[in-house]
Amino acid sequence: MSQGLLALPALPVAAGAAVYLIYKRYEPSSPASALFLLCIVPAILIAGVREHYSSLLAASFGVYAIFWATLAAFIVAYRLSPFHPLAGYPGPLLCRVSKGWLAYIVGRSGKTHLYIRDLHLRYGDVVRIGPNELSVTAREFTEAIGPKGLPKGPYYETRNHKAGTSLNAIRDSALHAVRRRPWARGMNSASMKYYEELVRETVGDLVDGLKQRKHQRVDFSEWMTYFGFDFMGHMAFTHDYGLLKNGFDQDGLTPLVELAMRDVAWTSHVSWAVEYLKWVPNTNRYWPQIKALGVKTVKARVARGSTHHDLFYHLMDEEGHEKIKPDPTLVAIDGQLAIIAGGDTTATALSQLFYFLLRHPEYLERLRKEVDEALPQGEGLRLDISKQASMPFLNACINEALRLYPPVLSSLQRRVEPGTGGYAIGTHFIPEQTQVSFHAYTIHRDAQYFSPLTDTFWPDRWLSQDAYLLPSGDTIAAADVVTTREVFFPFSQGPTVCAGKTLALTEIRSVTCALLQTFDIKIADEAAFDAWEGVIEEMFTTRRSKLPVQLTLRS
Ligand code: HEM
Repeated sequence: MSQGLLALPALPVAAGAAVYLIYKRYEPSSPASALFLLCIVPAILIAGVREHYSSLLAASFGVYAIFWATLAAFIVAYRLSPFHPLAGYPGPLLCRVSKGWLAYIVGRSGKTHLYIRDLHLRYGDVVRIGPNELSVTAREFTEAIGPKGLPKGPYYETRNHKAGTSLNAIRDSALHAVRRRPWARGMNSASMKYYEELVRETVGDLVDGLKQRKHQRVDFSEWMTYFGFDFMGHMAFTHDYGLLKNGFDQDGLTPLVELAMRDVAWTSHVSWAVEYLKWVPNTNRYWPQIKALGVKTVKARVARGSTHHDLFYHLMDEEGHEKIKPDPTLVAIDGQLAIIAGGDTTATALSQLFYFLLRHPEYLERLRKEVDEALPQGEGLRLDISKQASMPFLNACINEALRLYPPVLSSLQRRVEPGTGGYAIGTHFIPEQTQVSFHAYTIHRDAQYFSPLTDTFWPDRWLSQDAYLLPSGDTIAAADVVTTREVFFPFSQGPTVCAGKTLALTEIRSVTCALLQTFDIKIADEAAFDAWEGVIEEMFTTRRSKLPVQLTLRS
């Protein structure tokens, strides 16, 4: 074989290897660097080997195929090799090769929560779910999402906007602390007083809407969505989406949120790809529409003004606490975050709670008894919010629904940043550039943290008692009941804990009490209830199906 023929594969192989090393060392992610390294470099090589091929087309095909195959082979070989820093952690082959596999699972079925749980059952407390990502259920890891924990990982990059980053997507901890300040004021106890009024009013709208549909079949899940979004509209922007009053979603807000969340869910696993997806027709198109809606709502709020101290008032710092005035575009982004983060999650929590209560009428009756005793009927709806917060069985039922189906089912991702020297935790040392993720669905269903009846709706586990009556009729001692509150995080934990946690719990308690005071609720379609859990999809938030019920007024 002549020297020239030897050069034929050697050149693109060497170039592929060199480009691989550049990616590994410097992680360039811009489209310009990709264009240069992946397209222009091999194009230059074509000139060197052209004479050995019958045509320019054949030379181009040969060089690109060898170059990219070499690059791919190096990537895969290293990720699977014993030299990879995460080689000691178990995990399925496809996960170790590419994060694209999880993106595929989300996009295809939305069953990430089930998949991750299954992996932990097979492999243990720490599982490699991506080339550079570990999913953890080991208790010591909760420190990583605590106050001195790790910053957020690239999973959140998809929520960046051209104009800036939403609070939830800020990865820099110092910047996050600054942006969180107006939220803290917007959620303090003085602000909460006003929101509590709004909760009462919106609960009133919900009850009125449902009263008009008594004896009809209604989709409980859909009405909870109406409640969630209507409340957030009032609370964030003094804006009325009118879902409860109209009894339908005339602006198509809820399907738009669902489609946008689906886009976000799968792309978050391959966030580097978002830059490129812009050029692929029919992908990632709903998120920009959501952004536009946020901007429109803010513009309307500015034009309208408001005498109320809604969330917008605090985010815009209308009281003048900050030296630098907030950027209205960022406020629009955060307002839109609040609508989704607060509307959809609360609706999911309420739907799950009533799903379980209706499936377990014994708990429904027990809860109704507690509600009736604590909040006697007589003067219309008595929504005593402070009393609700101390109703033990109500709060036990809410916790139990949030445990089994946290509305954010998966993927709280953190990262050990380059230059930090790694992160030592318990018996583990996590190398730099590793993502660590927490999947609430999996952790909440780990028998070492919640037992007995780990997969069963059993609210009693949240009550403090000397002995516990099991649904089977047996009694067990308190020492045999494990309820590990430290790993219960439906609202996340630490500095990026849900900004609306207290408000969300207020909403959930108030809706529950009001509905139980007003209605007898019955399952209207057993088959839909049977299918409910199987249809749940993880889309960062939860995609739900229908929950048909029939309501009659209590005598
Ligand atoms: C049951 C209802 C809710 C649940 C289960 C829930 C859950 C969560 C979770 C798990 C996070 C962390 C997400 C992450 O780090 O990726 C979060 C963040 C957030 N939530 Fe909620 N949420 C609920 C209701 C609300 C409400 C009513 C609001 C608004 C008033 C709200 C506003 C936010 C905001 C602004 C963040 C971002 C916080 C930050 O990054 O600093 N949430 N929520």
